[in-house]
Amino acid sequence: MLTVEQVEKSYVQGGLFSKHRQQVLKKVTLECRHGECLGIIGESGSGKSTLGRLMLGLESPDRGAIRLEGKDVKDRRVRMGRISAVFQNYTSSINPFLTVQDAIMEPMKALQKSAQGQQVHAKVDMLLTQVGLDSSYRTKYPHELSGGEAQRVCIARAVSTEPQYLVLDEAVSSLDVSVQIQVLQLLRSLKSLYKMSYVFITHDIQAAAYICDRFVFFREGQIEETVSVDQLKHVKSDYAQQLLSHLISL
Ligand SMILES: Nc1ncnc2c1ncn2[C@@H]1O[C@H](COP(=O)(O)OP(=O)(O)OP(=O)(O)O)[C@@H](O)[C@H]1O
Repeated sequence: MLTVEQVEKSYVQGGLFSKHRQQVLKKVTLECRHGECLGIIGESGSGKSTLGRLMLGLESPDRGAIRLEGKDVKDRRVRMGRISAVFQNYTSSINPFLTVQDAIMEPMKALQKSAQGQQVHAKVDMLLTQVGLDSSYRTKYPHELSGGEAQRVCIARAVSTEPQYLVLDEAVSSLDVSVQIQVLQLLRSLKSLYKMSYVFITHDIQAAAYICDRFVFFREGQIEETVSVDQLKHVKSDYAQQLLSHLISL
């Protein structure tokens, strides 16, 4: 289980010498259970991506802790290969000078689990097939890929180490609607194939409703309401109802 315990985070606002701090996360407590897709839903600026970065250990909380199976993700050894991420900006997520093969193998190299020659080809081919691309993509560069293809490469790279948890931060938001659905379907099938758990961060309630089992409605750095997918129509807070009204009117 991935647990967020009483997490607080603030940033300095107004320049280097300013004493003003903006409180972005306020005593956030939640858990992402084994095998579930937990949606973190909220409007822009509510602190969703900050929470995602803390879960990935990219930044540390001011107070509180984030633990994977009871161990703090601050420790690189706890998170390496176990928590992975897919971000919105698929083009900037891949080094433009790396081929698709090298980009996919990057996390494996970081884990010093790099394979050799034919093994690399076989592993990359398998991952490409899993994300719906053929082996001709191995030698392509990022600028030769469409947005949907680039995001599939990012997903292949993210699952290459067979992580337990995948943090998806607006992972389909920049894609065309038809491609969004394909990528969401792909994410669903990979989740069961690799028995992963997802933290699905988005402002897009429609995409979340497609893939998530549980929803955390996030507002101004706090949890407003948590609800399971079968109870989605019965949310109580005005905020969650407001976000959901868009979905129901579709
Ligand atoms: N590194 C940082 N330094 C200073 N302020 C930051 C930093 N990261 C985030 N913030 C501030 O924290 C607040 C929350 O930002 P965050 O990106 O987490 O929100 P969000 O809900 O993910 O929004 P969006 O959906 O627009 O990405 C914003 O006001 C933002 O300006």
